[in-house]
Amino acid sequence: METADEARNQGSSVSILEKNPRVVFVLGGPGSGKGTQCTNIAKLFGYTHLSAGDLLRAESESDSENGIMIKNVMKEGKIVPSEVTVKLLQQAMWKIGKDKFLIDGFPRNDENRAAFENVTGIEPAFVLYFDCPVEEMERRLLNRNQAREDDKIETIKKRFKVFLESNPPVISYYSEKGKVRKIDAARSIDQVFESVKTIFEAQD
Ligand SMILES: Nc1ncnc2c1ncn2[C@@H]1O[C@H](COP(=O)(O)OP(=O)(O)OP(=O)(O)O)[C@@H](O)[C@H]1O
Ligand SMILES: Nc1ccn([C@H]2C[C@H](O)[C@@H](COP(=O)(O)O)O2)c(=O)n1
Ligand SMILES: [Mg+2]
Repeated sequence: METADEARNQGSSVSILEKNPRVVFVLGGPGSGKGTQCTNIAKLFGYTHLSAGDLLRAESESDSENGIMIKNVMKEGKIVPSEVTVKLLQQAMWKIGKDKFLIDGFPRNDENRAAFENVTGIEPAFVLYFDCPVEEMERRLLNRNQAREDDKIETIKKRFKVFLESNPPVISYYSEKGKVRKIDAARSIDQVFESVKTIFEAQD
């Protein structure tokens, strides 16, 4: 995986990152409402919404050499190696060429976080963290009806376990930097969005 400096020297496709885009990481457990809220934030505040999970799903359906690996990792509720995910995010940011991104479902663990920083040199402006009890997230996922392979109860349980193990180090890291904006996500979609708006109005 090339670093930002190596990429610059090779005139590589990451040149958009030299513009130092504003990045907000959007975290929270499976079903906490990240995607739902990102759609609203993108509309109201002019951000481009990039979901790491959606990029990985699209890649797994393509002819990519990583397709089968990604499908297997997702089925097991595990986390795809960072180099794959960071490359997809980097490519998407370059192709879209905008300067304000919501990155949904990333970084999932400390390895994701370090790889993104190392490769892009980008620090998030802040981290939005949707805090929601597991029981509520499970109810939402079981009712989601988007035919997602990983919304089966066996995989949901595995995703919760991975989330509970991998998310705390990421939140601790950004908390120490004063960058975490934690939101009670167990409320209605509209109530959660009211809190989200307050945060973006104060930050933008
Ligand atoms: N505050 C809420 N109250 C009730 N239902 C919600 C709320 N937010 C989202 N939902 C519903 O819960 C389901 C999961 O929401 P969403 O897809 O936004 O979660 P997510 O955090 O992106 O999950 P994943 O990590 O699995 O992608 C959807 O069906 C959505 O309509
Ligand atoms: N940084 C990421 C984000 C997602 N994945 C994989 C594993 C997840 O269970 C799946 C779905 O993501 P979601 O749509 O729920 O955000 O995608 C990953 O490996 N690394
Ligand atoms: Mg989502």
